[in-house]
Amino acid sequence: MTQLRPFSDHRRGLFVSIDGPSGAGKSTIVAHLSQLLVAEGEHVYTTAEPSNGVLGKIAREMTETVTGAALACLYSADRYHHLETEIQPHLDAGEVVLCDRYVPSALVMQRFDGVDPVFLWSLNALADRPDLAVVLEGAPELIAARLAERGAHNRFQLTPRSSHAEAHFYRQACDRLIQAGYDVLRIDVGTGNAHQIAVTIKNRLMEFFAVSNELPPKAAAW
Ligand SMILES: Nc1ncnc2c1ncn2[C@@H]1O[C@H](COP(=O)(O)OP(=O)(O)O)[C@@H](O)[C@H]1O
Ligand SMILES: Cc1cn([C@H]2C[C@H](O)[C@@H](COP(=O)(O)OP(=O)(O)O)O2)c(=O)[nH]c1=O
Repeated sequence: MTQLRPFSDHRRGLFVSIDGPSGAGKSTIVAHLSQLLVAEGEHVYTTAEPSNGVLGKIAREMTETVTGAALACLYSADRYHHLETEIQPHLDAGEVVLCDRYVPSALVMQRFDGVDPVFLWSLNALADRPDLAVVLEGAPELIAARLAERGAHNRFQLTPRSSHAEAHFYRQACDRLIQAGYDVLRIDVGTGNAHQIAVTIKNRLMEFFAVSNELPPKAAAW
């Protein structure tokens, strides 16, 4: 997998983020992935951003009225607090943390308000890099149809051709994340159902567990 691994110490668990356009299937896939990992004997903690904490609630509530850089600050404030109070403690306990939306969403969604991507990156640059950042992709027409069927959750998702804009912003965000050392796994959601996509992600993660469970080389005899 990647050479850069902030949580490479096996005792610290594994941090996996899942992002992608609204309606791509993030929440559905996270639920399947969690079940698959639990069946493998892993301890899994699922969470999402905006978080359920006080700052996450404010960011969600304010999305209809606060815009631009101010809203970007609210989401990133929630992210840093979420890391400190929820994500890091679960990683320290050795669990697999699955986070539905993380930094990639910030690099995409706040661009609907025209926020400069360089500013967005600096706001989020201190957030822990996940061990694996999954980014779901797919034909915007397919994702728009799913979103329409499910229903929009906020003004971003009501923007005309929002799925097309998200696809474009995600491509740029992925380039930035890879440049910053993120291990990005891009998956086309048109290639299978939610279960099959979760299996693809699980297989990638099992490679990590296989490597990290290898015994260290024997210490040289003195
Ligand atoms: N791989 C898939 N194939 C077909 N439909 C899917 C798939 N993944 C999710 N869905 C459906 O698409 C809709 C949006 O899924 P959801 O998980 O809410 O997306 P997100 O969390 O990315 O906004 C739901 O109705 C869900 O049942
Ligand atoms: C994490 C994050 C989310 N958001 C937005 C994107 C979503 O529209 C909203 C979360 O809504 P939610 O209903 O949880 O997402 P989804 O539509 O994917 O099921 O928060 C941001 O604008 N910036 C961020 O940094």
